[in-house]
Amino acid sequence: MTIALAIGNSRLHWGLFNGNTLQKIWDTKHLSIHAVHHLSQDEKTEFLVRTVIESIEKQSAQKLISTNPELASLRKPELGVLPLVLASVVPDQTTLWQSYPDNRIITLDQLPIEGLYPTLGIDRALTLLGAGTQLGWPILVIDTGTALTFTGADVNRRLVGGAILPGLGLQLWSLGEKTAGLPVVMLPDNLTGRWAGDTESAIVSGVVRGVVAAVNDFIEDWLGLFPNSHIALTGGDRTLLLQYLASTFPDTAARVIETPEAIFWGLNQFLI
Ligand SMILES: Nc1ncnc2c1ncn2[C@@H]1O[C@H](COP(=O)(O)OP(=O)(O)O)[C@@H](O)[C@H]1O
Ligand SMILES: CC(C)(COP(=O)(O)O)[C@@H](O)C(=O)NCCC(=O)O
Ligand SMILES: [K+]
Repeated sequence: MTIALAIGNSRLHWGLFNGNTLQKIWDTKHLSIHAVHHLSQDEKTEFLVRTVIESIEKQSAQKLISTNPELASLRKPELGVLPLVLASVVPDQTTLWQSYPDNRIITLDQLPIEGLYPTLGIDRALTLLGAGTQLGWPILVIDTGTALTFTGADVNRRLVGGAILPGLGLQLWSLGEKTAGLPVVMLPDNLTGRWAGDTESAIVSGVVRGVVAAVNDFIEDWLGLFPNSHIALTGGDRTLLLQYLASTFPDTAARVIETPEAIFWGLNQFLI
């Protein structure tokens, strides 16, 4: 078995593989760099190994462990640790995980995609590879994480390009944080009216309709270039975004496939 860890700017994304079969995915909070910086190398290693085991055990532990005897024996140190495949866009978290004993860190140069530029996020490249491998090429990936990204590749697995804007959560948070008069509002399940009559609804209308219009515009343009392309949607806000898109641009939404596992489909090619 192998544990895969994708570190985004908001959260840790975990995937547990048995052979090449992805058994489960889940998310947890970042580890506090502050809480571990005083630890010795050995203590750090032990802390990370324990973090992995506890993270797995919290995920419907009984079922996972009873169907995977290998996991039940993980706590016995002589049996070694679960190999970890890591992809991170957060350098201090990457540094911390280097203390994990059996780790493999995935970098852009290892990916079989043409035309990658050196500062491209490894998460964007891996979701592109994963979605393209699973759904077919050409492919457009939309990732609704901390940032909202568009990343597209053609039938030759060559990066065409993409775009980056603040994600829904970040837009709402920054409005609340950087103004005196605006609260931080939560995303509603359903999109409210465009011409809002109160502050909270006005923020939701502006942010959500702005993002939805941008997403629709990028998809329309992409389909003009690659009419038969698949369109994959991933990231923490994917389900809400797809609901909003469906209520405003139903034809566009019908083209979109929710792929929460996309980054792990990409990491599947790098298991230890
Ligand atoms: N339990 C949760 N904790 C934090 N964010 C969440 C949670 N559930 C959904 N989200 C949404 O996920 C978004 C972050 O997406 P995510 O894919 O986790 O980001 P990243 O890959 O950048 O770490 C936030 O904007 C937030 O709205
Ligand atoms: C764009 C990102 C911040 C997205 O990160 P995320 O929202 O998934 O945490 C990350 O992919 C990144 O740091 N990219 C480097 C710049 C680029 O991709 O061009
Ligand atoms: K992400």
